[in-house]
Amino acid sequence: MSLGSAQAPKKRLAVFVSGGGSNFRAIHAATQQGAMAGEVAVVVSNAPACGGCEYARQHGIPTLTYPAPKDSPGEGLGDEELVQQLTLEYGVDIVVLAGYLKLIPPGLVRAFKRRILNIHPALLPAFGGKGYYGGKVHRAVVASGARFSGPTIHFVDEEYDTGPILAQAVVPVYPTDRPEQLAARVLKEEHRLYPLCVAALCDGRVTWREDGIPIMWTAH
Ligand SMILES: Nc1nc2c(c(=O)[nH]1)N[C@@H](CN(C=O)c1ccc(C(=O)N[C@@H](CCC(=O)O)C(=O)O)cc1)CN2
Ligand SMILES: NCC(=O)N[C@@H]1O[C@H](COP(=O)([O-])[O-])[C@@H](O)[C@H]1O
Repeated sequence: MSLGSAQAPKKRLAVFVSGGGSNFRAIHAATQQGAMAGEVAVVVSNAPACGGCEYARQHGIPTLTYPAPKDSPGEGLGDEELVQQLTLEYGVDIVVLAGYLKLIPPGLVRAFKRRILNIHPALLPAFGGKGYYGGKVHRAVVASGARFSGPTIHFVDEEYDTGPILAQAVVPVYPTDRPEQLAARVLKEEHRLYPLCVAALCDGRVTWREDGIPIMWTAH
């Protein structure tokens, strides 16, 4: 291998999940296929029995619980402990929220400035914020009569869904749609777009305008 072909070390990812983890699985698959200069170092969840955590355990990926489930307060990490585990124990470079349903605490947002991504299943700023997650989002979109929807990938700040948008994709909404039909159409686009965004961040192909808008540069 010539010196010129030396590759940079892979970025270490922490993936946050709360449910089935299909976006996590799509990102993990991309790391395994060499389509992303990253590796999943740890999975974090508020629900240790969820499908995403089960997938992590089946693939030998360590899991952490944050925050602690209400019915077992001793089980989970505290805010500061979470930051220490991700930075010192697992050497995490990038945090990826993939269906995670709890608020990321300010200490973690500060520790990973411009290094936390989230995926939302609607075209932010519409249909976002507290109370807008999972099927609730698609029910609101169908009820509104909107003709387009699609995933938004954005950087995470201290509020729900208000961070700078990195990428979006558009799918049609038909007036005859049931929310489940729209959810499936959007999810398919999520699984295509999210790995491309995470790969761009791993590759250093995201730059920032002076007014704080991120730009994703495609790989040649
Ligand atoms: N600091 C941030 N944390 C999180 C963000 C973010 O943008 N900044 N995004 C969310 C993901 N998300 C939408 O993309 C989202 C998730 C959950 C909620 C919500 O209303 N949650 C409920 C609790 C739901 C539950 O426990 O079952 C609530 O807070 O009352 C809104 C948006 C992840 N974290
Ligand atoms: N507001 C956050 C939110 O609603 N996120 C959404 O939860 C689903 C998780 O599915 P997954 O666990 O199969 O990836 C995805 O559709 C994601 O966009």
